Amino acid sequence: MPRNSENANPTGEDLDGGKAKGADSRVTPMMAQYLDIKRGHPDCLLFYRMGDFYELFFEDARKASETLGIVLTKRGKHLGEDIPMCGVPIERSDDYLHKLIACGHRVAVCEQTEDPAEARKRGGKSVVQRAVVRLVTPGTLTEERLLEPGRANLLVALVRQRDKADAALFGLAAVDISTGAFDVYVTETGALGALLARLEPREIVAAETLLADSVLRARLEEGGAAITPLNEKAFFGRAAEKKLLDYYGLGTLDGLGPLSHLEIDAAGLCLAYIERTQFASKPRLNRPSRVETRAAMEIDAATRVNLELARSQSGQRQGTLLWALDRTVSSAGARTLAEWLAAPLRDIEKIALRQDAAAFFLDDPLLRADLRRDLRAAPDMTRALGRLALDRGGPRDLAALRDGLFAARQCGVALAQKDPPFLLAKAAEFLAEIDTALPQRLAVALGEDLPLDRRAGNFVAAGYDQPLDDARALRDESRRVIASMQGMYCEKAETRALKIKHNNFLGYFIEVNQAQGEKLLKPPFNAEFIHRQTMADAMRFSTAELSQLESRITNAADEALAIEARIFSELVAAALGQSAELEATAAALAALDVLTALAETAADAGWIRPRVDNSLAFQIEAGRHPVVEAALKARGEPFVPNDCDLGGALGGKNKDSGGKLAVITGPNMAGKSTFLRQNALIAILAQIGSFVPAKSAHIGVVDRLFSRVGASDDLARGRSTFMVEMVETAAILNQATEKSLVILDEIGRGTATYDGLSIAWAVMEHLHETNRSRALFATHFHELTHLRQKLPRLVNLCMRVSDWRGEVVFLHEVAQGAADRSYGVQVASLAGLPVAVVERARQILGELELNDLRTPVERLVADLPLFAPAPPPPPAKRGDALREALAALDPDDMTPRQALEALFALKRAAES
Ligand SMILES: Nc1ncnc2c1ncn2[C@@H]1O[C@H](COP(=O)(O)OP(=O)(O)OP(=O)(O)O)[C@@H](O)[C@H]1O
Repeated sequence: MPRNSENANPTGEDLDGGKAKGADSRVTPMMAQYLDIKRGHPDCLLFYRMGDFYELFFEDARKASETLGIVLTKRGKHLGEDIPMCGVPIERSDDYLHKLIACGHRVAVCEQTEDPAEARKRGGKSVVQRAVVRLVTPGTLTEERLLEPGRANLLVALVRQRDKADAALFGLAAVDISTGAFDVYVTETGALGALLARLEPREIVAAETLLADSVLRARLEEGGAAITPLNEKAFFGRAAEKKLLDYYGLGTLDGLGPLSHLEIDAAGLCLAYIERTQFASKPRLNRPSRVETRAAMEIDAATRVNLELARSQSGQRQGTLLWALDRTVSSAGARTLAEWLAAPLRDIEKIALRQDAAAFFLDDPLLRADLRRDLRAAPDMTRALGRLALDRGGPRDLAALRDGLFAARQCGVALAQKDPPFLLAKAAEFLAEIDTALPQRLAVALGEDLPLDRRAGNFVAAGYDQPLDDARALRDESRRVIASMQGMYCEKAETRALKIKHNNFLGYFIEVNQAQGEKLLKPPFNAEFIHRQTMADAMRFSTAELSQLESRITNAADEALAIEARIFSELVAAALGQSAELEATAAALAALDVLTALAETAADAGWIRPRVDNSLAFQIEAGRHPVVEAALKARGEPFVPNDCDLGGALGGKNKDSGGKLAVITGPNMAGKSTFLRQNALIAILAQIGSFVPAKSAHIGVVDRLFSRVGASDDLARGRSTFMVEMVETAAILNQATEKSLVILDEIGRGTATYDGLSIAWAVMEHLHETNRSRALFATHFHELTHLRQKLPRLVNLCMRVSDWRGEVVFLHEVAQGAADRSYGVQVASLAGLPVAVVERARQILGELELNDLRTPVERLVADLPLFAPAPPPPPAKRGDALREALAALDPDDMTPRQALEALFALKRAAES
């Protein structure tokens, strides 16, 4: 617990303006300093350093005490009012920072920049100099305790091409200052959401003017990142170029490879923000590298949530695909796996290289186990290096480099002895040739039981540096040193009755009896022994050597600390001198961790290597859902594997080309959603280079993956169930291509039956005729299965169930054909609906079936002109009433209900 008010004045400064003297309206020099500094950082909580505490005052104190649950006290007066105050101890400040940042605050850390003793020399009322040395924001964290080990901590800077407001292009720079990763992207408006969903930034900075676009801002806020507006004038164009040149000490940008203006602007903005938050500290950043967004399978935010790739619907890691897949043994490996999973590849050669590597490890369990043991011992080198570069590192970070480098070399040697495939051969060659000079130097220099903070000292090994050993000997063994000196002086004074003693007045001194003292006053002794005091029965002397020893002992601890600080700096400089190699080593180790982990998962869970090519195949034999399977296994229940074939022929506008559209019917709880999702997950796994849960799989590369579930409310954004469903469905129909994979789960159920059915129907036609994507469509509208007669690439699948004495039994098997009935009433009875209600429902169902409500639908299928299902809209005529009504709407200004009403009004107008 932070202590409360009585601590408040460790620096001896005048905090409370002489309250006893009734000088309430006086602003003390310290308060004036505080207010001055605070004025520069109005959007941050100010951590104001006072001795061993960071103090917060006024509104900051209120907010912090509320968020942190610490005591709010008051201290002194400002303009006649009590000053609210709370404080956090330095040694626990990371924990408090973590909580504040997690709750959306930004913190300005204000340190004492001079020794309080210096300030006191200027007079009693002097204020210790202070300055803000760092802003702590979600996107600029580096401390181990503030970071999630298995997740990148990205800061994203966003710029928009200024001349095109409609079809704008965005430049985006993503930096992780804890690892030095620095990537730049260019993306269109339509793909921005998917890119942000992939990167999951912790913080997004953008120009104030850009953030004034409320639609864009809302989209940026969707991912939960902190949004930081910047006054942009200084950062674009030539200013951005200059930022980059200065940061990397370059004369020309050619050294960074071809970067577009948008990329340069985004990178420049990012650097400007880093400077603004890090002040004098300069993080070690890789040079910005361009990432082709089209190189990755595009997966938008809704699909990621729906498929629970890295985060479950409730925000947890457990129960996600990443959770089921992740067998990595290092934090860097876990981060890399998360990055791979967030961006499955589209390049079949790159996919094959990863598959080759995983297959190689699958075939050699012994090598795999050896490497995994070494990898487990390899600490997080990248983040350690990041902290050292920012001067925030400690001895344990140096040890991380030492252990990481040794482990890396060991892995390289072990791997090089085998005959690994290309990707691994390159890594093995690099790792086996790591220069061990640095880790050896670190091994000799660093002791055991290293402190986190270098200021604690005692981390340099004994024997590494003679002056340090001497200083420590003096500090720790002063008694032994004095005892040996005493022996020496006994010999010199030719007496055994000589003692070295200590008091506060004289410090260390030599004491002899009167007779011996008389002797020492005379030559030759008096050349060395200097008389200090004569007592009743003793005389006291000092020597030049003893005085020196005296000050050396007093200073020994300081000296030892100073020497250790120098050695630390030397070691850090040596490490930073090799930062590029260290970074490459860490990246190679992380990739090795992921590839061995993929093999481990494949071995554990019985996964197979999929065939991935550029066709439009999608043939899964006996596929499984990795997460549901794991959950069932834990309960001792089997998972029923299922086949899926959505393959088709590529061919643009060719009438028969395109993937299959499978319509899946079957009762609730029969396993439709599981089947849909497992096929999407298998495609993702295949494209990250992983093996997949199936007996065999052949997949043509998927360019975009869409997954939607009907009827999921998004109350936070004030949109109704149906609205969300339609907005998301619209995105799919506008974006899905022949190479996409579309998963739709019960689209259309959020509205009245016939509206829903009609929409689902039209969506299917559009998917089949226009998008031609491989698609899975689960529905309770059995009527849709009749479309099979008209849509040649549509296949009907159903979930098999059996009826046992009137009770439904789920077999979880996917069969060809349409479900004969929906079993809704039986499922309701399983769920415990009162018997009377179930019986009544059975009765009503019987009557409805007698009236055969399906007949009109079947007639409709036969009548509708289905081969022109999605005719291009006719060009609007001038004065078109519908168009005018549409133009008059302002969606930004409508509640969901008004939007719905408007939609229905439009529909009525269109029909009349
Ligand atoms: N292939 C399978 N093998 C074994 N159990 C399965 C399988 N598929 C699903 N299940 C079990 O059935 C449960 C329900 O599955 P799922 O949610 O996929 O059904 P659904 O048909 O989509 O239901 P609803 O229409 O109500 O959403 C799962 O939680 C799982 O326990």
